[in-house]
Amino acid sequence: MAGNYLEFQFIIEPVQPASEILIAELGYLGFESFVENDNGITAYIPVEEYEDDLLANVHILQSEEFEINFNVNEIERLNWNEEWEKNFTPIQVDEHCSVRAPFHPKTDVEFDIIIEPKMSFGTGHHATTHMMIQLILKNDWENKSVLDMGCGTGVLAILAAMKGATPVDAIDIDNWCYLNTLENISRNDCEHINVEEGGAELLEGRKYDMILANINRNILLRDLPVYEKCLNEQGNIFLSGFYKRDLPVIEKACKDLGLDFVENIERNDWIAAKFSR
Ligand SMILES: C[S@@+](CC[C@H](N)C(=O)[O-])C[C@H]1O[C@@H](n2cnc3c(N)ncnc32)[C@H](O)[C@@H]1O
Repeated sequence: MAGNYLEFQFIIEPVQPASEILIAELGYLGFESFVENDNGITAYIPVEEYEDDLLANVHILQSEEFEINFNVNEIERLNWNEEWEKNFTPIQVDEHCSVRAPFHPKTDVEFDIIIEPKMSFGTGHHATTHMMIQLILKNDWENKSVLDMGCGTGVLAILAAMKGATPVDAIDIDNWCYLNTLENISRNDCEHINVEEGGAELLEGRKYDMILANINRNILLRDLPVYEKCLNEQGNIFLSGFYKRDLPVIEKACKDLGLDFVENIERNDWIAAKFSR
């Protein structure tokens, strides 16, 4: 059943702050999506990424301060889409950009992005996507070459392209995201974005003015040296997918590679940060 997800329903007592800690720990271990509810959280991980003793590394499950129980089901990706269609509301980021589904009415903003995420990450609902959109809105992309690494739905690449970036490469390691980005670039008339499936191994010899990477702490720390090699002089790199407490380690990794911290945004304890050469 490759391609399916495991859906973990965690019942947590008391719900906060344990939910937040649990989401952070599961995020490090490769869980991809989280839905918070009154009783706890539901968390999703691809079946192929789950190993039997994975939850043994989740410290909060061993904590005596909280009572946490869970049950797990295997689900098909398509069920997620139905859930998403039921629950998805358009997102407005600042006054210039909205992210909506094809079935929502057109919005009257400068950048009206249409996304059908299915199982891919990147609707603008998550703090990290929201902040990356804010950083893109604040910067000049006209005629800049751009890499969107870990493109998910392609939302960041699409916005950069709408703001004049060219050429734009959007890369994701996940086949579903690759296919979903192809669909979304077509929906937004951004077919000139080049979409590829893979990871840092694809980047050998490439050069970009701007790099966007909203992935997670560990992958960023591992792949930053590869991204840095791809950055043109005076280029900028925008990173997210990590918590506020990890900003110092990300900042140090960038500094060691000759990248200076420019600014960061914070939302719900997550960070999006800009670095430049
Ligand atoms: C947090 S999502 C971000 C999606 C989108 N860019 C956004 O901002 O909403 C991270 C994405 O990175 C992809 N990913 C994970 N590891 C990766 C890697 N080593 N190289 C490229 N993409 C990766 C995942 O499949 C996922 O789509």
